[in-house]
This record gives sequence, C-alpha cells and structure tokens, in this order.
Amino acid sequence: MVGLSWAERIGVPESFALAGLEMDPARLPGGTGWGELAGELRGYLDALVGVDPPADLVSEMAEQLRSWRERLAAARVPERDQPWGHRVDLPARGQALAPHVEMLDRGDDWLEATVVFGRFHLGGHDAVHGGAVALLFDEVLGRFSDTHGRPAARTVSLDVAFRAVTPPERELRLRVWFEREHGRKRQLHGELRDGDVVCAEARALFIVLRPDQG
Ligand SMILES: CCCCC/C=C\C/C=C\C/C=C\C/C=C\CCCC(=O)SCCNC(=O)CCNC(=O)[C@H](O)C(C)(C)COP(=O)(O)OP(=O)(O)OC[C@H]1O[C@@H](n2cnc3c(N)ncnc32)[C@H](O)[C@@H]1OP(=O)(O)O
Repeated sequence: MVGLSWAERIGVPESFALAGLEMDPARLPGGTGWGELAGELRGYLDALVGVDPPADLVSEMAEQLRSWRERLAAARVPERDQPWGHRVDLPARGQALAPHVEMLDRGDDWLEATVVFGRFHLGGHDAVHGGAVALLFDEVLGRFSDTHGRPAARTVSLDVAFRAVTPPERELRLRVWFEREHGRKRQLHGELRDGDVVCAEARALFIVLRPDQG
C-alpha cells in the first residue's frame, strides 16, 4: 500500500465518496473496525462533556487513557498512512474533530447533507460553539471544493454569519454550493438550517494549490 496515493488506495477519486461506490473497508487503514471506534470516541467525548463524575471514576478514566496513549505510541505512522481523517467512506472522514455529517445528495456544483453536533461541540448556554460551526463549513466546503476532478485547494478565507443559535443533538440540514470559479479561485457558499430557521451562512474562498504546494 505504501507509495500509492490515497485516491488509489481508497478507490475513489475525491474525498466525498459517491453513493454506490464499492470500497472494501478491510483493505483500508484502520480496517473494518475503524468506523465503530471513531463513533465510540465521538460518543465518549459527548458523554464526558455531560457528566460530573465521582473522583474514583475520574482517576480510573485518566489511568485508562494514559495506558491507551502509551500503547498507541508504538503504532504511530506518518500522516499519510493514518486512518483518522482519511476514511472518506465513514462519517466525518473517520475522525472526531468535525461533527457527524451524512451526505444526502449532490450535483455538479451543490451538495446537501445532514449534520448533528454532539454535546462535545457545545460552546455554552445550549448553543453550538461558533468555532465548531465554522469547522463544519470549512470541512464540507473544503472537501466539496475538490470534487469532480478539481485539483486540491486550501481555504484562504472563511466568513461565517451566525443568524440564530445552532442547537446541539438535533439533525440539521446543510447545503453548500459553488458560487464562482475563476483561475485558481473558488468561491463556495453554505447554509445551515434547523427546520426553517437559518442558523448560519458561510462564504469561503479556496485557492488551488500549485504543484509545488501540495
Ligand atoms: C485527492 C484524493 C483524495 C481521496 C480521498 C482521500 C483522503 C481524504 C483526505 C482529505 C480530505 C480532503 C479535504 C480536507 C478537509 C477539509 C478541508 C479544509 C481546508 C482547510 O482548512 S486548509 C487549512 C487552512 N488554510 C491554510 O492553511 C491556507 C494557508 N495559505 C496558503 O497556504 C497560501 O495562501 C496558498 C498556498 C493557499 C496560496 O498562496 P499562493 O502564494 O500560491 O497564492 P497567492 O497569495 O498569490 O494568492 C492567489 C490569489 O488569491 C488571492 N488571495 C489569497 N488569499 C486571499 C484572501 N484571504 N482573501 C482574498 N483573496 C486572497 C490573492 O490575492 C491572489 O489573487 P490574484 O491572483 O487575483 O492576485
């Protein structure tokens, strides 16, 4: 596997896997169990944020986490070989940083998805952290920016307007679309809704990387 590009390894040409594409998780980094692990980690973080545990539970958790950190040190790999963030067959690319996004449908220049923020992404007073909302937009607009054979780009600007409180633990709707493409510049927009309520809007500028910048 080493030496193959991610597109070759994973069998898809871009990070938003099209529905119906066949991928064998056993052949991918992290294997068949990675999705369950990422889901459990997400659940653990959401649960941890919502508790005030007794002292013995706190110490036990710390000890177990230290033990896992030490065991994982032996399995460290270069970034290009890690499953975290590279498993485009799984929600949130198999990582726990971004919220759980599920693509519903997409066209050439638009995409619709559902997203659920967990308690982990809470900012305070029952509102999702504004940075987590910006993270969602950067993640989805950034990934969608590179679809349909477009070369990789990087976000140079992301403008988010918070129109209403974004609630955690609810299924929200996300729509993103290309607004304009010219030269190395791509402008994408996004809208996050809770039912009819627009929670946030985003405008982002991506610049296509030159070959020496990849
Ligand atoms: C491919 C197969 C994949 C298969 C699947 C496998 C695995 C999946 C793996 C990953 C999943 C995919 C995606 C990852 C997920 C989410 C994406 C998140 C994206 C990010 O989160 S990424 C991090 C944050 N991001 C940065 O870390 C950028 C730092 N930066 C730079 O790296 C440089 O900035 C660079 C190289 C981008 C450009 O640098 P440069 O020197 O080449 O270009 P230059 O400066 O000349 O700008 C060119 C023209 O853009 C205009 N311009 C520039 N900046 C502007 C601004 N802010 N506002 C308005 N205009 C701007 C200039 O004014 C000029 O315009 P003009 O040409 O008209 O004069």
